[in-house]
Amino acid sequence: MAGPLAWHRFATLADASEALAEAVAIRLKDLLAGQGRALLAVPGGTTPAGFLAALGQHDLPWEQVTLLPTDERFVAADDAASNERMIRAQFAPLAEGRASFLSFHEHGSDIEAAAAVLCAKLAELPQIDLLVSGMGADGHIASLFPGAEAAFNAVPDSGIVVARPPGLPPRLSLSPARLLGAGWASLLVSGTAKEAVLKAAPERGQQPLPVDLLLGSARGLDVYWAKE
Ligand SMILES: O=C1O[C@H](COP(=O)(O)O)[C@@H](O)[C@H](O)[C@H]1O
Repeated sequence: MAGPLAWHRFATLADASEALAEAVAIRLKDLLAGQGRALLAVPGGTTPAGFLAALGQHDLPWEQVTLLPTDERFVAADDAASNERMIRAQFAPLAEGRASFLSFHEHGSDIEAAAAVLCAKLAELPQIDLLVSGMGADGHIASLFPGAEAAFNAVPDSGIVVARPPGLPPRLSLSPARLLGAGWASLLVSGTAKEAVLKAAPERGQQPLPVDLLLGSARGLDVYWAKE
């Protein structure tokens, strides 16, 4: 059964980003007080830049926090398309070397081999504590794209999915099981088109989109939505 779905609605992406950064910082503070470390997954793409910048301004013992991307494009680390490149540019504690980062880059030039290396690294880590996901207008989350369900629902789950979206560089994505295993999950999106994708979930029936995994998560979901 799906857990509680909470909508937090804002006029601007800047407002939504500030509010989400505050919510994540509060949760990080509690986690660090209780377990001394925390694992935070953050999205790539264009939407999270303000959120990452705002989160980095919070006064926290960042050396106890490890970040990882929800997904990565299989490109060079300094490529303009790299999610890690964007995250490092926006999130000050990383640029300053205060927080740790699990990179999806530099695991060789063969994507399947790189996925195997990452799976092994993930297997050594605890479950993700906090997940901030993004979503594309087509309903993809991380790099789990509509139509590729056979690849990302593989059994047994290895934690990493290799995605080959048509016309785009291949990607490495956290698997549905990894994403849904997070202790707390949130989704940061803006615009009425993405809002419509979310609102239409109950009508999708037998043809769900990847984002429906989050919407139906037993642990619930906090949606941070901005009108523009
Ligand atoms: O390709 C990706 O797309 C989604 C959404 O990106 P946005 O630019 O529309 O915000 C993102 O969440 C994912 O991490 C990224 O690799």
